[in-house]
Amino acid sequence: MDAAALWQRYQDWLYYHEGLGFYLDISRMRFDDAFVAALQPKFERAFRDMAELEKGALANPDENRMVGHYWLRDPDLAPTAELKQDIVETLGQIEAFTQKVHSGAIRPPQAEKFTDVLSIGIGGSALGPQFVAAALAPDFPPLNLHFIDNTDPAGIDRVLTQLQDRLSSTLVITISKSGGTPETRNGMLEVQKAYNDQGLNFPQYAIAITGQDSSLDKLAKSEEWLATFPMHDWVGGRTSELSSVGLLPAALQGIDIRTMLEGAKEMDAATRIPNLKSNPAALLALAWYYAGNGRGEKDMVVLPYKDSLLLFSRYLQQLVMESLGKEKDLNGQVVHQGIAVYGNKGSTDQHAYVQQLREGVANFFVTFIEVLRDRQGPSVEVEPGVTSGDYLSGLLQGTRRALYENQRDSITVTIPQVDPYNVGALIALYERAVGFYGFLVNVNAYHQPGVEAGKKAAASVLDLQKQVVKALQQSGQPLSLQAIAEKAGAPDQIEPIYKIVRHLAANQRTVTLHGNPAQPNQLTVSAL
Ligand SMILES: O=P(O)(O)OC[C@H]1O[C@H](O)[C@H](O)[C@@H](O)[C@@H]1O
Repeated sequence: MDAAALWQRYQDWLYYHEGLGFYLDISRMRFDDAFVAALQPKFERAFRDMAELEKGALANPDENRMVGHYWLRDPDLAPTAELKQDIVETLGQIEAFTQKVHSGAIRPPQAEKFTDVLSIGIGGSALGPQFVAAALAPDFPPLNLHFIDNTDPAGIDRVLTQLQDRLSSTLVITISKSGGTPETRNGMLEVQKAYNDQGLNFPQYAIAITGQDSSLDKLAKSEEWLATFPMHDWVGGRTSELSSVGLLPAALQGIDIRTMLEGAKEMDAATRIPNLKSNPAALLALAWYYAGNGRGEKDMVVLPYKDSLLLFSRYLQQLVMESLGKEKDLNGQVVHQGIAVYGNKGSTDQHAYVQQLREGVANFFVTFIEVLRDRQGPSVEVEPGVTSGDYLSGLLQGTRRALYENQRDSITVTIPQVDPYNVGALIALYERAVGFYGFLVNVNAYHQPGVEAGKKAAASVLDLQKQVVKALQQSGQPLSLQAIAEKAGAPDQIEPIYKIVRHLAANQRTVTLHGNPAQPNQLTVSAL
């Protein structure tokens, strides 16, 4: 295609939303009209399915749940008056609580005000708050936000060491929809111990965001924690950023959450329009479908050209991959669906992996996220007539063009600036695009059965560890791995047992290993 034809294609496919100042350009995806026409019936169905979902259909059939994250930003759409009231009241509670924390009306026993917030959660209970904090927190927020999002002891130590002098003014938010995620529980128990070690009464610093009657909810209530906020059954973890999960941490950092919700509401309205060319989420889903042949054959590389959007790709990784990465479709057929997502930020990536994108294996499509406003205030000139922002903009254009010239497709999402309104809109855009794509490829985008298998396997390793330690203690003498396996009643589990004892030995716990590590089968193990 020559420059004039490309320019025409750009104009033909450009989507612009006036209220949001938002542009979507899918002109550099090489689909043709026949492809669009062939997908039209699937889109008609997807528009209908999406409308049903918003009305409260059980869109998550195997978990028997409604999917209602859209109602959070437009409570009038909630299917019952009760749900609407619940949404409105929760938002009011978040704002009232935040205001009291900021004013010092709610304060720690030994300080005038809370200075820091420590958020403990994982997956959907961490990624949204992390993304939004990086994107929107003011330079000097009223409370500084920290995260524990893993069961890595060294990671936990790092956060607690950094906070040790301010623990007495740190508010701890434990976030878990299920209230039973082990990593989150571990983080909470470790933090609780740190408070106890400093003679601080943990419940006076602790908040829970969790599902009603979950074990976390019960714990928080029985120990009389400072507050609990609900996480509704009809909000999935990966679509929970605009529920209390994301709104409370954001509000505490001084981020304007009402405006975030407004931006999402505006994008929801735009993505509700049952017409492909007038609907940016449908256009995104079309582009994804084209790129990967409706089978995720190409990876989605997300490149925001703005430092504050660095964590967007990590946030999208869960939203897209956990929603779409499914073994079976809704008819029970094995389909192994999904789209892999990765990314970092431009132009930084240009000095890292863009070499491969331009010349190497062509197994991806790029999504450029462009932000029109460079910065607040004027820019210096780094060359006559040229600013740093001009460079950033030029590098984006140049990379887009260079990729296209090498038959690498790209989408460009353009927002006017990074602010609560536009971040809310971006979140809503991708939530809806994932929903559409899920309907197009006929998968349940709202469950995650595959995650459970890994959790069960981890639990069985911990059970085995208990048996191993018991066998060693009872024996009183060094044992071979095989002997341990037999005594532990797990003769076919020698490799997992080897890994368990090696880990215990490395941490000077319970066991010592004797022999040559290069020949694991010859090792003997004794109880310490
Ligand atoms: O919020 P929680 O119940 O603790 O869940 C945290 C995460 O756990 C699992 O891994 C799920 O697959 C995720 O979707 C979820 O976001």
